[in-house]
Amino acid sequence: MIIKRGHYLQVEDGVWSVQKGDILIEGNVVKKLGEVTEREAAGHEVFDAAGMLVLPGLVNGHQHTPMSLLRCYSDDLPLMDWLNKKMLPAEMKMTSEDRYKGAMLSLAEMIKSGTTTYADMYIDMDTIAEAVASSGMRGALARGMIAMDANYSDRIEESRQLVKRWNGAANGRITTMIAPHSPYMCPPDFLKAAVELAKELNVPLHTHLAETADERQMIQDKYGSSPVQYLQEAGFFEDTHVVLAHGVHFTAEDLEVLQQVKRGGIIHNPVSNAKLGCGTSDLLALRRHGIAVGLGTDGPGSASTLDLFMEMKAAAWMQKLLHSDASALSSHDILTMATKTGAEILGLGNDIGTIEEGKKADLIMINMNQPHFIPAHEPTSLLVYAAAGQDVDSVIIDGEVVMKHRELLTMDEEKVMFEAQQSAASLLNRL
Ligand SMILES: CSC[C@H]1O[C@@H](n2cnc3c(O)ncnc32)[C@H](O)[C@@H]1O
Ligand SMILES: [Zn+2]
Repeated sequence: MIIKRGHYLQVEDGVWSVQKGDILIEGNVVKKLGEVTEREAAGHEVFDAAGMLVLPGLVNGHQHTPMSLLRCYSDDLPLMDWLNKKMLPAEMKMTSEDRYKGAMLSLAEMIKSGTTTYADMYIDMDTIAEAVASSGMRGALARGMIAMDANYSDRIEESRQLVKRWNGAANGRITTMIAPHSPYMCPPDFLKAAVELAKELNVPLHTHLAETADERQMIQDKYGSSPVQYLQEAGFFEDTHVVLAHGVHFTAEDLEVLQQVKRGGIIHNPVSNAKLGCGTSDLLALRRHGIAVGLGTDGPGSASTLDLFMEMKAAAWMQKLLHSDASALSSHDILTMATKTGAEILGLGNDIGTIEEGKKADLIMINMNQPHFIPAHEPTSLLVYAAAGQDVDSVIIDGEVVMKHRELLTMDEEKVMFEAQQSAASLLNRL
């Protein structure tokens, strides 16, 4: 395929700039950028991108796809009540079919708002992997593991099987991770077993960390340490690759520990953290310590939408509010978090996250010919402060067009919505 007559965004040293030129895609790779000769273009399908700005696909570093069935089912509660009294009991009643329908709904919503790669943590991951494979999405999938006692070998085994079956599947679109849920849902031996498994299989660890003040207190009372120290004691930061969701409540000592992380980083979920009353991460402190920060939505049960454009705005606003400083994080920093850094944190930085020759063709096109994008003084500012997911016109993942002019090509959108609605209604009847 050749994308013609458009403009595309590239980043150098953290600064994004608009380039004019064609994008030649061969197979799943960006083969050439700029001037493509008639000869090179011969035989390629032409995608007319006049009026479009092409960006690298967005990376959602933390999600729980089937929870779309629980969107706005129970809001305005603090995290521990929301999780223990509402989400976990409802999730116990979900069937495999429900989880598939919920995952498909999430995948449709993510593609329609410009996400091309995401990280999922849930149970029944074979079912979710099937949904990801058929949707055309790129996914880093993990079996979310909760254990309250020493009886956890089945979850470790399921995680091992997920990695064996799915790592590198769907033409490499699917990768896998090992996901002990959180410090407060994982006793020490279980955490250690998860760390050992991740090392043995050479895949990243993915967990929730330091999301609430309650979590800090619980871990302090139980183990006499902070959540970060607790993970450290289990070997979490010893030559591992870690994807740490949230990171709202860190001490100065925690930041010193996290500074040692060489692979991975924090996934910031500003909307979920605000809505559940958790607080917001101090991203400037994380950056001062050289800790990589990407963006996520968390599940639709808390965030309510899966629109990373919303998260970009929220991330920018919250840092400016937190520090009473309008210069706290620029639109360029925020766009980098949602693309390049997110990809690096998921271990995919060599393949995706920027538009470069030789990288995978994961691209989104924004229709810039709309009133809220005029005048086009600063495209990066427009994307972060003025754009919304609905502005995404077309999406290419792994060289395949999965949405064209807002029509999903890998799934029947009406059917996906109808079936998810049916599943959600039937689930509510069973509660
Ligand atoms: C065992 S699968 C994953 C598990 O995580 C739960 N979950 C969703 N959002 C959050 C959050 O913000 N903090 C902690 N746990 C969360 C979800 O309900 C699943 O059970
Ligand atoms: Zn989560």
